Amino acid sequence: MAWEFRKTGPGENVAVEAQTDPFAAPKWAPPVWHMPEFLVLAVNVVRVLVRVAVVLIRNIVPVSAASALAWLGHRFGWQLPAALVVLVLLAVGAWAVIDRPSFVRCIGRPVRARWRLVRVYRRDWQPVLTTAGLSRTHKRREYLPSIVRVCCGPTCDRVLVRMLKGQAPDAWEKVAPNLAHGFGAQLVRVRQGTANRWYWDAGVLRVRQVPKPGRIWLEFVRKDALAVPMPALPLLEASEVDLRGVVIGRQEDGSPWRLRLLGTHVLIAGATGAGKGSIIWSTVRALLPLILAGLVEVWAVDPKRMELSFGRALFERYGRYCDDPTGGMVKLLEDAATDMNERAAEFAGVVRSFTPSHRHPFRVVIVDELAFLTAYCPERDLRKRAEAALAVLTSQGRSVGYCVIGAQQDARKEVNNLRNLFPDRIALRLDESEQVDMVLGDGARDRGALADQISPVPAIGAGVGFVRLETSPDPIRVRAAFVDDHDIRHMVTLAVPDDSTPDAA
Ligand SMILES: Nc1ncnc2c1ncn2[C@@H]1O[C@H](COP(=O)(O)OP(=O)(O)OP(=O)(O)O)[C@@H](O)[C@H]1O
Repeated sequence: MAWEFRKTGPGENVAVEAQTDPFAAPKWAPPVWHMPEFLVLAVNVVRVLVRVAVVLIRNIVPVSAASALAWLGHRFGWQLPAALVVLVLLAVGAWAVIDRPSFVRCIGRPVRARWRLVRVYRRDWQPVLTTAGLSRTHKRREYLPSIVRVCCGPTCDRVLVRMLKGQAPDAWEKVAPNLAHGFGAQLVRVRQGTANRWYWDAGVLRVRQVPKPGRIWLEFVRKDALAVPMPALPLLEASEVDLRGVVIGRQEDGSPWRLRLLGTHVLIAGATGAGKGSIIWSTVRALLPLILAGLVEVWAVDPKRMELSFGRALFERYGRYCDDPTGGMVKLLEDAATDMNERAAEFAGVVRSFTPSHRHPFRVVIVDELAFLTAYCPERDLRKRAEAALAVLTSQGRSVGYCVIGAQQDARKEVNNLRNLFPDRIALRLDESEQVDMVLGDGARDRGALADQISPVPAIGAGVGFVRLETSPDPIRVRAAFVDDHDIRHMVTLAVPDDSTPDAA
């Protein structure tokens, strides 16, 4: 066997002397050093030993268990380790039956993560990344980003990746579809990478995730966690409702979707049939206990006379309702703005953070179709007045207990130039991809907010959308609970038992 060591860099070649033809052009080839065989052998032995040690350390638990069983079998015969294995399996089975959530958390998910690391991600890593253009070759050597960790959730895998030096997350965002196809996922989202930071808190060792440059999380969505509609959420006690986050649906990871109302305004954008109504009604439902307690009022502006008219009796009893296109709706907004100014004058220098009370209830102004008031209304004067009132409410109302929830079908600027006055925005199904960034802010679509790809089939996609939370630039996929006509009637009957309108029957 010939052992040789070649230098292969450009400029390191040498002329090959052995030429039979004296007139032939000189031939160039890499210089070759012949190495002693024992040295090559020693290097390879050390390499193998290091690899074996790494594998043993990485799999320390199964390796230790297998070694202990082997030693017991050798010392006392095979019956003892066999009995131990059966006992452990029985104990694990009992754990799985008795406390499934903790079993899934401690055993199921880590085992599944390990399995998917080996069978899916490590196996296909090199070919998929090379095809997607995420590896680099330098001096004939291929450099690949490496997998740090894999975590499995119920519907998606998260893979923590150490990028190549000089790579940035947007290089991965651009090839997200390639990665999804390559690893058999429905879609891939790229998130800021994190690292664990351990710290002492009152004598307890805690861990928190801190952003880590050079790393990214790849979220491989295996199946749509929000594909099944969610029924209306149960009504809570008034003391359980938190205006800093009322629960109106669920997030993709299965946790509750909390919509902040206190100290903000919310814009809901979605094409027709996208499910704006379910967000509005889930919010009203979540607020109902506080509405009945007199601590929250809903003022409803209903240009379409469809969605909110179901709850007319409720709004009229505990707040206000208007669907008058000839000026009534604008008057309602102006009244809200006037009251808000009076509150601001009363609170000035006295109240710093708003707490709802019977005298000053938290007021939620819901406008079902903003564009009707700001763009489509035929009377210019009314449009201007509506815009002015909305601008006052959204720019100054947050700190004095006002929250405007506006819904609109069209996200374009010409239709609603007050968009930026709504700090919290929800993008439901949108007709065009450009509208996603208009609603959620620049780069939201690249970061995975594919609102234009939400299914138009109501059972699958209605009420599904993307939100951006204050704490992170990454959009979160959510679905609102579906409050159907029956639920609305039930809410109205609860709130207005003596109501005799046909809807309340
Ligand atoms: N969260 C949801 N889960 C399941 N289905 C829903 C949900 N929200 C709405 N739907 C279904 O989608 C249909 C359309 O919803 P909705 O009327 O709320 O849409 P919209 O965005 O308000 O439309 P438009 O702008 O035309 O009024 C509803 O009739 C209902 O069947």
